[in-house]
Amino acid sequence: MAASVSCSAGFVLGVDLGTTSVKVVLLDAQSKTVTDRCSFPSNSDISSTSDTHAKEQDPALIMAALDQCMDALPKDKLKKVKCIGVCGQMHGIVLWKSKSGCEWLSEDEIVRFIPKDVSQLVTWQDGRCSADFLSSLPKPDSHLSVATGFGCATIFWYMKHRPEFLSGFSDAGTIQDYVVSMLCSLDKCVITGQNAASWGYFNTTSNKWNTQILKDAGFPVQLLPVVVESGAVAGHTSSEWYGIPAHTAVGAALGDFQCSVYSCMTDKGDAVLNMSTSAQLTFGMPAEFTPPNSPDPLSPVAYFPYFHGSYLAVAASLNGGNVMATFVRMLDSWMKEFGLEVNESTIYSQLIQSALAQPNTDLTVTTALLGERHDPTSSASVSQISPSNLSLGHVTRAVCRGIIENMATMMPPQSLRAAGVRRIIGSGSALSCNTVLQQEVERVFPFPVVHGKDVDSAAGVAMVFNHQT
Ligand SMILES: Nc1ncnc2c1ncn2[C@@H]1O[C@H](COP(=O)(O)OP(=O)(O)O)[C@@H](O)[C@H]1O
Ligand SMILES: O=C(CO)[C@@H](O)[C@H](O)[C@H](O)[C@H](O)COP(=O)(O)O
Repeated sequence: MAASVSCSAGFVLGVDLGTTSVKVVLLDAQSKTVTDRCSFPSNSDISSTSDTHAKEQDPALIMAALDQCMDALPKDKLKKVKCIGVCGQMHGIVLWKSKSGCEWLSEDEIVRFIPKDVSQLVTWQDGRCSADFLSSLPKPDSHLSVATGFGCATIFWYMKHRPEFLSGFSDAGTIQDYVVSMLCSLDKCVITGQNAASWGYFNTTSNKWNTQILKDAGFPVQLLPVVVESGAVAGHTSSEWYGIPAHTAVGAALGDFQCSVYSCMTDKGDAVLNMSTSAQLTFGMPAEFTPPNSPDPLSPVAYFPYFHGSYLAVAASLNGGNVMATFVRMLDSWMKEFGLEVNESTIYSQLIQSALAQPNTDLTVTTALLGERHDPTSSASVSQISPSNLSLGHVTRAVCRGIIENMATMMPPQSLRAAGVRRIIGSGSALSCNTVLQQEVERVFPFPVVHGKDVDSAAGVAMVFNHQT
């Protein structure tokens, strides 16, 4: 893969703006190894009192987590950063005023920015667009269907329910596009096909928005970002930032899912299972593959653009690490009702320890807590309950098993084998921090499973922009 930038010496900064946490890495450009990494939870979820289906995050808190990460990286290495790559949660949308989307601050020798005239981020987990609403929208000219939480669907929702909201903004993008725009002080947001495809109403073959279809529906097309190639440079930093010199190249933002794959897929026979808040099981399509003309909304597998016109077949589940996180939060709130305070990481480690001591269970948990895009009405359930399978170990084992079995239902082992897959590579912190999930992957999928070091989206986006031209 040849990116349009060359970093011959120094470091590449990789940034991943995830749903749960922000992660940064420094990649030594010559040795191609990650020398430093840091992660902070963003704790940015906003609880809406008016709409329980809404899922929004506060960009100011996401930027605060990015600030914490940047502050923790070694200052001497930041001065030697030659390129910045940014990726993050796809599908979501944030809107801003192009000339005043942030304010630059300089304090204690640190130069950074904070969001100013910016909306909340409506995330990929947002459920405000009902099936009825989605079916009232124009038919896209794309092989990808439009689901709730997709940027264009969210704009359509605002057009119908709060049109005045949209008129307050001149630019829109994913949260990672916003960060690139601010770093480079872009007059107009740019977006790669990876993120544009995740908004809907985007044709990946022509690499163009469905502008006419959208215009005919009264959609404010002036909000759509300008499309650039995945791997292209978006611009250069307009100011020093945490010691990184002004005029440093910044890559146009990429999808976190594609970057997680880039961090570890080395062979045609590799499939990648990435697990963070959500989960994706994916393999590369042959170079000559072209997607179908129209979407199949009932298929659990979609074809997402990767690099240079190639595609990844992906089972993108809405239910990954967030299922474990919900289980942990449920236990936490129960314990609080008993007057007990236990911190979250202690709960995680106890759950994992208990489930490791319980290698099997007949308890069955299906884990589609948020439904799935191909089956939005699905939900979670517990069955085969007996008096002997209610220990913490049994329940945790069954939850982890349920998460992995859901992935196997969406992309069964036989379809992986038919596609030439010979091994599975695990990526993402929800998997790397949880040995029980790792065991379940090995049990459910009859392939060798490799859990690599430094394989995640932040490392992947740094690697993309470290390629020599
Ligand atoms: N202490 C922990 N031990 C094991 N797993 C954890 C722990 N803390 C969080 N997780 C898992 O990691 C997931 C979040 O992973 P993360 O990589 O931060 O997501 P994202 O990239 O979406 O921001 C959570 O949903 C949870 O399943
Ligand atoms: O839904 C898809 C692709 O369709 C996901 O793969 C995509 O990665 C989204 O970015 C995630 O849903 C959010 O990423 P994460 O925060 O869970 O890592």
